[in-house]
Amino acid sequence: MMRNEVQGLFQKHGEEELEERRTLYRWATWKEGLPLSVAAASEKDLPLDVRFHEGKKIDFEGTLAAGMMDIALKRLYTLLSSWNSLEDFDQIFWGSKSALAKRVRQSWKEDDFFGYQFLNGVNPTLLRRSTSLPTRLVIPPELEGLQAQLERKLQEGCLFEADFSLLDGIQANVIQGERQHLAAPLVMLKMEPDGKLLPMAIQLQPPCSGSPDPPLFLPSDPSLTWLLAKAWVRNSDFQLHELQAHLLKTHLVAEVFAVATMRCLPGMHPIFKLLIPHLRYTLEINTRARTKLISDGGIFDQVVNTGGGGHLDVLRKATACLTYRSLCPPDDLADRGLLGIPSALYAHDALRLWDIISRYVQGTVHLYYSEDEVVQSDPEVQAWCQEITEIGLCGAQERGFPVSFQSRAELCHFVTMCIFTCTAQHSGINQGQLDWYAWVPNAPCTMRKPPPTTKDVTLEMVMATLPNVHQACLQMTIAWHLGRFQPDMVPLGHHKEEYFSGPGYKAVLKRFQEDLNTLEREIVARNEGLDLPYYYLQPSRIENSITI
Ligand SMILES: CC/C=C\C/C=C\C/C=C\C/C=C\C/C=C\CCCC(=O)O
Ligand SMILES: [Fe+2]
Repeated sequence: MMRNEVQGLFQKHGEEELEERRTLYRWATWKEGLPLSVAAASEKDLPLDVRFHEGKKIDFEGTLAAGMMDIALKRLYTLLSSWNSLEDFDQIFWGSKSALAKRVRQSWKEDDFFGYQFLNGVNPTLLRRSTSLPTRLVIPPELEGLQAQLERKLQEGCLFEADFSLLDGIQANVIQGERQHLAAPLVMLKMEPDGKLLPMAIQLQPPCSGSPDPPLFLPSDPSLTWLLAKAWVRNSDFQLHELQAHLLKTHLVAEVFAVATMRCLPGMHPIFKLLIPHLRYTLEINTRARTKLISDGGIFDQVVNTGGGGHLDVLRKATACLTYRSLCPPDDLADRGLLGIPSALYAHDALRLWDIISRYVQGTVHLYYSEDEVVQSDPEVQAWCQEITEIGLCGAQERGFPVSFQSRAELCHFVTMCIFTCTAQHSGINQGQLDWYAWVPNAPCTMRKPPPTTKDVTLEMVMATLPNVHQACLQMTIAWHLGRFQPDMVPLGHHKEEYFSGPGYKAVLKRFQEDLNTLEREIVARNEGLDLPYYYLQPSRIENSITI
């Protein structure tokens, strides 16, 4: 056959393949205002190609069943004893847990430990360096000293903030007839010369016209008052971590990449071959999340204070402000003022991984696209881009996502973002659940009393606010289920399937694996010298796709 006859055959094959895939992988609106998802009422509706393999399914369902047994035992055990001091959480703090989780139990009350979590904990995505004093921060006249201190830190460039305003106005859950409560805190922090981040003040609610100004809680307050204020912040962080940073910004956007890839790119397309290993199991885990976790009567409704519909409103608000820049660490960290901070370990490792992935993507893309013009005239990759931004992400071009690629560089940047999100970012956000969520007072899944409005706080109030035994047990079980090491995990860049032929790609992949090994050694060596190791972005621990 002549060369263009062969090409014609390939093209026809590709078109038929896509026609079939478009019937197998259809878009659905699960809830208005969220990114679109794959059409499937349960995992059983998914094409076999993307289902969990038997081993993964047995492990997933088996550990959940084992977790439920633990909960039953813990509840039985605590029936016989009291539940009125913080140490009583020890009664359920048994079973599988990590060394760092034990350290959290020891150190959770310390201010530097509280501050550390904004840089290198389970949710390193919220902290920003302040560029002015936040407008919502109302400082009462008697705290002039604090005002001056904040202004001095601001001038020195070492004032930081964590603002949970997204939670303002969200309806709290009602669990078994009992109303739960939510706050929308603002935390102001300062960075010490040794890199420690210390809280200076906490405002639990934004000011509201017609009401007295909300109090500012301070490290100098009575210790239980300050502890309760910090617990409220940790509860708010739990919400934004799980809903915005975890579900939306990794799981749900990865699903959009997966569905668009199946619908727009034929199997012989180089971008299909490059991405497909990073999309394994994502459709099934997300379908399970929609039927068991954020569903009517799911885990959020059962034990989380945003459950009962508020969690969907948080997801909606977060979707409405999701930007392309926020998914790309070089931009995101620059926007948040977090570049060049030696104690910002997530930031450091995320940038290294971005570079490594970016080099791998560029190496591969340049094998198939000899110049920008080839990208511009590839209708499949252009349709893929448009499908992600306009359809899957529901018109995200307003928030900086591209609707077409004009150059190889634009294509590489976007594909790097896809792979980074499905691998490094998810690992950074997911694994910490095991360490930081097992000691429940460090990150309470719900709050059963309203936030304090005065500084009179008793131990009874603290215990009546924190999760009850059942809620705490379920949090521990789910955190372990989702955060533990996955037995069938494939590390980043180590999939066995070979999609590409030819020596060009082999060399690029080898270089990728070498770069990852180098980073692995750097992180291991760094961690040896640290009081608290940061290992969520250690390449050997990063999964090749979102599978949990
Ligand atoms: C302590 C953790 C509590 C809630 C976790 C919150 C958000 C996790 C976000 C994404 C996890 C994605 C998928 C998990 C899917 C199913 C888990 C539900 C377990 C079950 O089948 O009963
Ligand atoms: Fe996850």
